[in-house]
Amino acid sequence: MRLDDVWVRYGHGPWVLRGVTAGIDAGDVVAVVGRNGAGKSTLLQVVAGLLRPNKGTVTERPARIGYVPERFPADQAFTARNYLVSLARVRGDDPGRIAEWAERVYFTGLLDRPLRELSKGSAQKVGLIQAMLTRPDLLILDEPWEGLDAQTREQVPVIVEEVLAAGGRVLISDHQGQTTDLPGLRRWDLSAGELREAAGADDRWVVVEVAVEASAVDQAVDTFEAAGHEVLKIRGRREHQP
Ligand SMILES: Nc1ncnc2c1ncn2[C@@H]1O[C@H](COP(=O)(O)OP(=O)(O)OP(=O)(O)O)[C@@H](O)[C@H]1O
Repeated sequence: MRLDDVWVRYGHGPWVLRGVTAGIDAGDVVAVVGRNGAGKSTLLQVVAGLLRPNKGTVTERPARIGYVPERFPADQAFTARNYLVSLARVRGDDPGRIAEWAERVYFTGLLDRPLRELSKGSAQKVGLIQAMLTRPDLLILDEPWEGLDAQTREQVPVIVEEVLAAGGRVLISDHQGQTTDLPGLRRWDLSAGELREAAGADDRWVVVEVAVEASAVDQAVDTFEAAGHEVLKIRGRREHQP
């Protein structure tokens, strides 16, 4: 999906997003990093289709979006189970998967509690369960490292991999830069409403071809490695000629 020159502000307030242009492709995991108030949640809501930009366009939004807000709106009379069952019915999800997901995120014992009695982290789990009942094409996680307990945080990379394996994509907001080691990870830095893509792991490395006299190969390899470079391959020079 693509965002082109997206501008957002609340009422007549200052611009929160200023000309954001970016894309998320199938197989991508994008972490949006920026300080508190940088506009991360606003950007996630635009991507989710919950907030319409004042200017600019959002195109090719995937059909099925799972959105897990940082603060799940838990001030409701339902128990978690009743809420999830009702939501599943309205959306045509399989309510049978609620128990399975509750177990995966260590929520089974809290299913029959009223939503309003849940802590922030437990309420965020209700958000995660509803987002995953039918595997989303785009999973959006707002600050998952903040509210969720350590056990459930360990499930996040597993869930991300499942979404990717099914051809999906994932967008995560993360004010402390804790999102690491996820497959296909890209990072967007959001500052003063402007978005910049940080250089990814692949962009940090280049391959330099060097011809070395055969008699000096061992010495050259030692020299390169001692300088912290990685020697990828050694081959005859003729292989290189057209
Ligand atoms: N509904 C709203 N009405 C008015 N201003 C808002 C609203 N939501 C967010 N803002 C303002 O927009 C700016 C960006 O907020 P946003 O929540 O998108 O940032 P964030 O990077 O997600 O911050 P945090 O890490 O604290 O959640 C802030 O100045 C915030 O006060």
